[in-house]
This record gives sequence, structure tokens and C-alpha cells, in this order.
Amino acid sequence: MSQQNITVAIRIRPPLKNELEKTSEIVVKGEQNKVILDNLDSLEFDYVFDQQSSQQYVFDTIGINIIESFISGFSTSLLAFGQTSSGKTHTLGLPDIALCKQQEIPENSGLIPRLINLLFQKTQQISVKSLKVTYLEVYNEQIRDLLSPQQQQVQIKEILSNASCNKMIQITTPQANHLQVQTAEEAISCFVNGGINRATAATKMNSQSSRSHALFTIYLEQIQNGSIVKSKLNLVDLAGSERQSKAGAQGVQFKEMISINQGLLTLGNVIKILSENNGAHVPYRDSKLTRLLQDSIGGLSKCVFVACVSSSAYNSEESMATLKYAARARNIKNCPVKIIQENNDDVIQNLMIENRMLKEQLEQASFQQIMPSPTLSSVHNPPNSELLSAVEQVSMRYALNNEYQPAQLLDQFQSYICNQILSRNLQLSVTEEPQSQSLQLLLKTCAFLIRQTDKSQIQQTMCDQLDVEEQMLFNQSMIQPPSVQQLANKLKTLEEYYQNVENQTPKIRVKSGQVKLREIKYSPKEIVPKEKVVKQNQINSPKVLPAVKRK
Ligand SMILES: Nc1ncnc2c1ncn2[C@@H]1O[C@H](COP(=O)(O)OP(=O)(O)OP(=O)(O)O)[C@@H](O)[C@H]1O
Repeated sequence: MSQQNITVAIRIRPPLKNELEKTSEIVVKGEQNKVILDNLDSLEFDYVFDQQSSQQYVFDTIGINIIESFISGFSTSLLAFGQTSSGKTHTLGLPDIALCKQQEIPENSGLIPRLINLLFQKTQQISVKSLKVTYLEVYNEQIRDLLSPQQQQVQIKEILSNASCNKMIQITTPQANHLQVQTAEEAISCFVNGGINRATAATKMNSQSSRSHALFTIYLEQIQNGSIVKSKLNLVDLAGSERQSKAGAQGVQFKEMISINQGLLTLGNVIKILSENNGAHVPYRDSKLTRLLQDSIGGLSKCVFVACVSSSAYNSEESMATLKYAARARNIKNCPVKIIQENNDDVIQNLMIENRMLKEQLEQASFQQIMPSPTLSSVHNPPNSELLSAVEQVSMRYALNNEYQPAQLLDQFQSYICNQILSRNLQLSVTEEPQSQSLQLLLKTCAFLIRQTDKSQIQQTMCDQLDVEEQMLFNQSMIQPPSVQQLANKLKTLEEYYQNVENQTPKIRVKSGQVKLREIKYSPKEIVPKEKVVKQNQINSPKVLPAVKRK
């Protein structure tokens, strides 16, 4: 298992109006990957975004890598932290919720909508099994589901992939609403709608201060080399640490502030212990926030921290504290692993479905290849013209000599064809064909079956249905097949002939492996019994093929 340090980026925001009212002094600046402090000390990070860095630039620098690693199958976490009003929500979310209803990602929007957009573009290149989202908040030490109508409470469940190794713990929240999303718009709308339910309030520091830690999580299941790979993308907007004196928190807000600071304090302790890497106990269980982040920080995921700070001297102490945390976090090592689900019922079931779909596609493709369109042209060049013409000649002889009624003859053909279809378990989605096309359909089906059937087998099947004399004629026609043009002419004539007895023509209806012959509408007295035909044959034998009657 290879270890990987947490990536840490710093985002410095310009001074806000309330800060400028106090002082115009700037004490935190960015220069390449360094933060330059007022006292000329500098701290190095993986990335530093200064006051001028645009939302697009931040996304291009860290966002694209996050999606690449997530899509390749690694769980990945992005956490924004910093004091209240330092720019966490601005960096992650949408400053103006109304804008996100639009199709295009607005220029001012933060990382989450951009990440979602890129993710859905990238999912075209992989085999996605499912994509779901959850949106939770930790408010006053309760985990609430922002995607449920009453923001119901949910519990944490951990999965131990390897009990001997803390790093193999996976954190799950099975009671939370896991909403299936098909498009970027759906996912963004979950983020926006859940965000509306999130606890916010106006404080002295921020008119829209987040009073809870929020976790928007995307769960991806994909198929890689026949196995299911499960990964999650945790997008975490932490509530900002705040000072009672500056934020002016009272009553409910004071209670919220204590809870926010408690969660952040535990997070700070977790970061400190993990960064020291001396085997000390990591107090994940001391807060709901750190429990939820257990597999993200020092766990199985890849992890990116974005520490947000103000550039203003008015908040220099808070910015220093944030930068200190961020510097520590850089030392934390995670062990990113792919969670692969192998050889279980789910995988087998999945592969069986995939297999069945492929078989159906293959059958459909070969069927369409043989019968490209429902016109006579496909019969002009039948796949096995000798056999088709043989079958058809017998059909013509019967039809023109009136030895069998056309409907009766077609019935015989249909039984044969249907038996073939059933024995091969083929599915022909042919329903409600117009009457005039029923012959074409029949002959095309013959062509298809002939292609599929062993030559001797079809000959045998035909012969089984014929008298000795008829067999002789059939065999003769097999030896001297007509040309394709002759065959086409015959088919045309035959089609015209059958159009005259349109109402008597039964129809093939084959769907989902079931064969239904429509009720034959001709009068029973028109049917010539087989015994009579045989008798007639005995008197008038031998017979020759008649000339084709044309209209
Ligand atoms: N990089 C930036 N450029 C311009 N304005 C910014 C930037 N970052 C934040 N702001 C502005 O600062 C204000 C506070 O930002 P934001 O609400 O994102 O802070 P926060 O850290 O999420 O605060 P809280 O923890 O209280 O929720 C907002 O008005 C926001 O538009």
C-alpha cells in the first residue's frame, strides 16, 4: 500500500468591506507556492491562490486532478477550512443559488458545480454502474440528511475491510438518502436544494454564515476489468471557527459556535496526531465531524485541503492559526486504495446481465444483417438462393395448381418456420405487419432460417412434408435452381397472387420467444384436405412445374 501526503492549497481572499473599515493593511500575500506573511516569514504549500486567482484558475489547478483520481477509482476528499467569512463557501459552492439553475456553469461558481460538470463529461469514458449523491450536515453534533424532507438524523456505520489496520475503515451512512443522478444538472440541483436546507445565519462577520459542517458526497460504482470498483468523492465545506467577540454570537448562535469550534478542535487534534505519525491514538470518535472524515484524513482516500484565509490585518491572528493547521496537514499521509468488489453475487449478476444484453445485440445484429429492410430487395439477393428458390418453387407449384389453398400452404410454412424459431429460441420482434407484407415477411424469414440451417436439414424437413412425387420435383428444383432475377419475378407474382387472398392470409406474430398464429379467416369449406391432394397426385402423376401465371 503506497502512502501519499495530503495535498494542501491556500486560498487568500481580498479584504472585505467590514475589514477595510477597520484597516486597509494587507498582511497575507501569495507568491507562487508560498504564503508571504507580514513579518516576511514564508510558508510553503502545494498550491497558493492569491487574491486575484479566479474560480476557473482554482478549478484548473486542483479540480481536474481530483476528478481524474476519482474517476480512476480512488475515493477522494476535498475539504475547505478556515475562520468564518474566509471564503470556504465561495471556493466550493455557488455564491448565487439562482444562477446554478442555468445550464452553463456561471463564472463566479466554485469548485463543486465545476467538479460535477467535469465528472459527468468523464463518465462517458468509463463503464458506470451507478452514480449517487448524499448531502449531510453536522449541526450541533447531530448528522442531518439535507436531502430528506425533514432533514432526518442519520447514524454512521463503519465497514472494516481489514480489522487489523485502521486505514482500512470505510465510513458509510446507509440511512441517508442516496439519490441516483443521471446528469450534471440533477447532481447540481441536489447540491443546491440540499444547500437551501443547510443551517446558515447572519453574524457580525458574515451575513450568510454556515452554522454547520456540510458534506456533499458522490458515490461512483464502475466496472473495471470485470470487477466493481467503488469510490466516493467527499466535498466538505466546514463551518468556520469564530470568536465570540468578533462574531457577536448569542443564544442559539452561541451554542452553534461552541459546537462548531468543538468539531474543529477535534479535527485540529486529529490533524496534529496524524501529522506527528508517532502511533498515538487518533481521537476520531471525539466528534461527529472527525468520525465522518475518518477514511478521508489519514485513511483510504486521496485528500485535498483548501485552507481559506483573509489577506486583511484585521484577521491576521485567525489566518495564522489556519495556516498553522494547513502546514501540519501537509505531513499527514493517506493510503489511497481502490475498493474492488470481486466474485460476489452482485458481480456475477452484473456480468450475467451484460452477457445477456450482448447476446441479444449480437442476434439482433445478425438478423438485421440478413434482413436489412422489409422490402423485396433483401430477397433479390438471398443469402442462400438455391435453397430459397427450392422452397419457393414448391410453394408456387402448390399455390398455382390449387392443390393446397394459399392459406393452408402458408400455414404449413409458418409451422415449419415457427418450429425453427422456437427450437433456436430466437426472438423476432415482428408484430402487426400489414397484411400485404406478410408474404415478404414469410419469405424473408425463410431466407434467414435457411442461412441459419444446415442445407441437408432443411431439405429433409421439406421432404418430410411432401409425397414421393413432390419430393422428386423438389429435388429436381434443387438441382436446377432458377436465377436470382427469375426468383425475384416469381416472388413478385406470388406476392400479387397473395394480395388477392389478403384476408385469408394468416400472420406470423413472434415476440419474446412466443409464436402466435393469427386466426385464419378463410371459410372451412375452401380447405382441400390433404388426402384428396394425395389421391389427385396419384391419378395425375408425374407433374411438372407449371409456368408462372402473371396478371
Ligand atoms: N476569493 C474571494 N474573492 C472575492 N470575494 C470573496 C472571496 N472569498 C470570499 N469572498 C467573499 O467573502 C464573503 C464570505 O465568504 P464565504 O461565505 O465563502 O465565507 P465562509 O468561509 O464560507 O464563511 P462561514 O464559515 O461563516 O460560512 C462572501 O461575501 C464572499 O463573496
